[in-house]
Formats: sequence, structure tokens, C-alpha cells
Amino acid sequence: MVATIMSGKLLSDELNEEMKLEVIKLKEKNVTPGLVVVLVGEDSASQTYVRNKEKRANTLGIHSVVEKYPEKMTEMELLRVIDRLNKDDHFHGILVQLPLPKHIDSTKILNAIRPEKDVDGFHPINMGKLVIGQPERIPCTPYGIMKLLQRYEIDIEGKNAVVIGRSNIVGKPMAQLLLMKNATVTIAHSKTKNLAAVAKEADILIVAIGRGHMITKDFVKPGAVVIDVGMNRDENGKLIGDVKSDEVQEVAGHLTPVPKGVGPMTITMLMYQTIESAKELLN
Ligand SMILES: Nc1nc(=O)c2c([nH]1)NC[C@@H]1CN(c3ccc(C(=O)N[C@@H](CCC(=O)O)C(=O)O)cc3)C=[N+]21
Repeated sequence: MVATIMSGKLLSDELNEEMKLEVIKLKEKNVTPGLVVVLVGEDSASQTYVRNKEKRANTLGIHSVVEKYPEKMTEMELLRVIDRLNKDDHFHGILVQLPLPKHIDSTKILNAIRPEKDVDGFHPINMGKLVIGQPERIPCTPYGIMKLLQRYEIDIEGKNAVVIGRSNIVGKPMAQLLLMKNATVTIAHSKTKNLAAVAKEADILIVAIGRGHMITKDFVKPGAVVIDVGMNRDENGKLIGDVKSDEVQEVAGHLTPVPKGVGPMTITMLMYQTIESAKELLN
């Protein structure tokens, strides 16, 4: 068997066309969706990512601004920036690029963003709404994965879903979204015993570990849907996933590639939620 490749790039292109039309409709009503990205410090990976987002926003006709601040800015100064952006009607979405410098408490910063403008879905109000099954803003990576599963007509109800990784931005919200679709959900993590055996029970395996090529075919049930959230650099600086794709491809039924899998969908859902947020202003 050779796995069907689930293209996040392709689905992003499709959704981009829909979003362009949505933006045109909003502009006819004199609303231009606006996204502001706040970048503190000089981290090079962050710079690339922020550039990609800006490019995408521009193609869609979304008004996009990047505010850059020096590494040594204080927490209080950043809180004042957030406060100003919360009140600025040009921006329907605010994204504070993570990670922040160590002297700034990121929880405090995320809590300060108006939940309506929290297009990352990281605010505790939005997290809480997700957990009670009434989501409003959803973390973009798991949201994008749900769109991919839907696009490739993957059955979720009653299936065993195993999520490896328990971060607040991927693992936990991913588990909630799968649970809402009536999967039987297991969250595995670094302390899980016999990870390969647990993973091998999965009909849907979501891998967000952060270690290149860790998931070999021994972790994968034949025919399983494997979603690779990993973004690691190998010794040559090449972008690689958490899944050893050349061998898992021979076992899995579906597999997301890295790059062009989950990554583009994350950006797509960020744009999507910015547009949703702008639409709410009309109501
Ligand atoms: N508040 C906040 N929200 C985020 O969503 C957030 C963040 N902080 N900090 C950093 C991470 C990282 N992240 C990426 C999303 C897409 C790609 C992406 O599109 N990657 C391309 C490849 C890019 C390349 O070639 O380097 C792909 O997978 O095809 C990359 C990285 C969002 N993050």
C-alpha cells in the first residue's frame, strides 16, 4: 500500500479562493479585514514565518501590519502595545508571535488580548469555550488539521485517535476537536509507556513531538491516517517532520507531507479566523 498524500498546500489554495471572495464582499461593506502581528526580538525562524503570513494576507486582500520590537522591551511596554491594538478598529486579529523573550510572561500577554481578536485561539476564554464544545476562536494548527481530515473525507466518529504531544497550542486543542467529532481520544506524551504500542492502536495518529523522523513504521497501524505536525531541521538544514515519511508511507493509508502539509493550513486558518472576526463586526 502507498499512502494518499494529504496536501495542505492544495487545500490552502482552494480555501484561498473562497477567502478572496469573502474579503471582496466585506470590502463592499466598507470593512477591510485587518491582522496585526507583533514580533519581539530577532529570532530568524520567526522572521521567516512572519514574512510568509504577510505574503498570504496580501494575496487575500487582508490589511496586514507587522509591529517589530526590540528583544529588550519590557513586559509592561508590551502590555501597553496590546492595549492599544485591542482598541484599534483597523485590526480584527492580533497575533503575538511566540516564543517571547524569557523575561516576558507569555501567559500574561496572551490573557491581555481581547478574546474576539485572538485569532490564534490561545486566550483562556477561547480555550475554555473549546473545551465545553462551544468554540469561537480555535488554535490554527489543530483547526487546519480538522479541515484536512474533512477535505479527504476521513471518518472520525468512533475511531481511535491518538495525539502524541500535549501542548496548549496543538495537542490539547487537537484532542478536544477530535472528541467533538466523537473519536475515542488518547493523548500520549513524553512519559507515556510503550509509545509505539499506543500509537499502533490509532486509526488517526496526530504527531506533534518536535523530534525529527521519530515515528517509524513500527508506530503505525496499517491503513492509519497519519498527520505530521513536526517542523525540524536535519543536519543539512532541510525541513523534516516528526514522521519518517519514506517508510511510514508504505504502511499508512493517508499521510501529510512536510513541508506543504500542516504548515500552510496553520496560516490558512489564521487568515480564515481574521476574516470571521471582521464579519462579526458587521452583526
Ligand atoms: N502566536 C503564534 N502563532 C503561531 O501560529 C505560531 C507562532 N506564534 N510561532 C511560531 C509557530 C510556527 N508556525 C508556522 C506555521 C506555518 C509554517 C509553514 O507554513 N511552513 C511551511 C514551510 C516553510 C519553510 O519552508 O520553512 C510548510 O510546512 O510547508 C511554519 C511555521 C506558526 N507559529
